[in-house]
Amino acid sequence: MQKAEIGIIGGSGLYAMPGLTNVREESFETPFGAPSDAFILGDLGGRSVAFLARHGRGHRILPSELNFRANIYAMKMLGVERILSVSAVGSLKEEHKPTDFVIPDQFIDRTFARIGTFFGDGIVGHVAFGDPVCSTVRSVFENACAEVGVVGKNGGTYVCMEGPQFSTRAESNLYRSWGADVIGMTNLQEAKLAREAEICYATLAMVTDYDCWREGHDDVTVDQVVAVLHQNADNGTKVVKAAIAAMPTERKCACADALKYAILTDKKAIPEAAKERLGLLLGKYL
Ligand SMILES: CSC[C@H]1O[C@H](OP(=O)(O)O)[C@H](O)[C@@H]1O
Ligand SMILES: Nc1ncnc2[nH]cnc12
Repeated sequence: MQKAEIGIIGGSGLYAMPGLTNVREESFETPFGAPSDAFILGDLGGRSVAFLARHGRGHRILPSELNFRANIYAMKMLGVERILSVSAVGSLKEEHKPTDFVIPDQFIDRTFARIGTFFGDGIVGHVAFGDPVCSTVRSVFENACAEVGVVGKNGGTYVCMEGPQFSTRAESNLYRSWGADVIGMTNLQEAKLAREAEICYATLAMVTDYDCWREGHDDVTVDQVVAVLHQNADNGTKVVKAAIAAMPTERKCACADALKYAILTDKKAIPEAAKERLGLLLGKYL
């Protein structure tokens, strides 16, 4: 299998990564099933990268239908150490305007129909998640936004909702009362699974709308989101490229050892099937 150092997950509006050289396509299965699409491997800014269209090329997969485990495990199989996620989000604060970028550092979970762990079926593990986003990758994104000349705010809380319908006004106002910054449908399970896979993860959240809370403004529609995304695709791509070129080669963050104290199950009690399924994650600890 081909290897890649940095993974990119492209969300709504980002189904390819322009500028890749030495491009190859890889399709493969994981112990958790098939990823959203083939991976597009190549070189960018002098680094080897693997691009995955989160919803598949042609946008065919609902947020609730995403096989998050397969997507993140596949990144691990490719040797990816850092994932740069790009996502469309609604703004929950006046100050986050459509076309701004936010780099969230916290999540609130409003999902209820998803699998968000590699553990289970005979093996129990609990990773720390107080700081769910890699601070190194966040800073790299922040600096890349400055370099490209776009607003990129480092920090903020991302509400992850189930969807696919957008929020009711009561929900949107509730999240605002909690002080949350942006809302989307995809990032939390990716962050959880990346942490369990000891992969650094951060999101460049592209604000596309004001959801439905803002008086005197139309409620969010897909048309609106897509129109802003088209405007933003260029900037998003430039930021990702700048971030990749500036990414430190060595990892000094805690993400790389997230499983060190996480596994509770007695080694002797872990079923062979679990060892096989999670070999790539657990190998160094068993
Ligand atoms: C197209 S609006 C709703 C859709 O957009 C976001 O997707 P992604 O995070 O993959 O960019 C949001 O999470 C919803 O899935
Ligand atoms: N308002 C919104 N709610 C949920 N996901 C979104 N993605 C883009 N805008 C969104």
